[in-house]
Amino acid sequence: MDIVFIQGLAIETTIGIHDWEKRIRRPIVLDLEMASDIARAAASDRIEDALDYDAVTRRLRQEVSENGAELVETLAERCAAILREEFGIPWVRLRLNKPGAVGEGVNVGVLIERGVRPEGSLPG
Ligand SMILES: Nc1nc2c(c(=O)[nH]1)N=C([C@H](O)[C@@H](O)CO)CN2
Repeated sequence: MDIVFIQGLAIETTIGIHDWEKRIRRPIVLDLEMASDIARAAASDRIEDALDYDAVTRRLRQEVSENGAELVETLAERCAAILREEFGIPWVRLRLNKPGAVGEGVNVGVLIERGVRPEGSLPG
């Protein structure tokens, strides 16, 4: 299987455990690797046969901007579940970064994998 990726998807939301964090909006940044058989889309050259990264981006922007959380873990799990349940993606690696949360220029967050890597997946 192959990978469709989305890197650096910044979405404003309400994220944090402290009261002051619940009163502001700030960006989280998503990096996604999604298992997809790109051969079919390449053969047909039709978006209907592809994992449409525009559609994925629109859906995650809607979810994250409308529904915040206290923990980055909560948002990450929600996004991974949407990818698997609504887009039928068998395997996803998702990094959710909350930039600046512990200091200027420092990245913190979670990196999760969900689902089963299909046969013949890329290494790593
Ligand atoms: N594992 C986590 N640790 C922390 C989180 C989190 O979401 N997951 N959040 C915070 C605070 O909201 C911090 O980002 C701001 O002070 C601390 N630890």
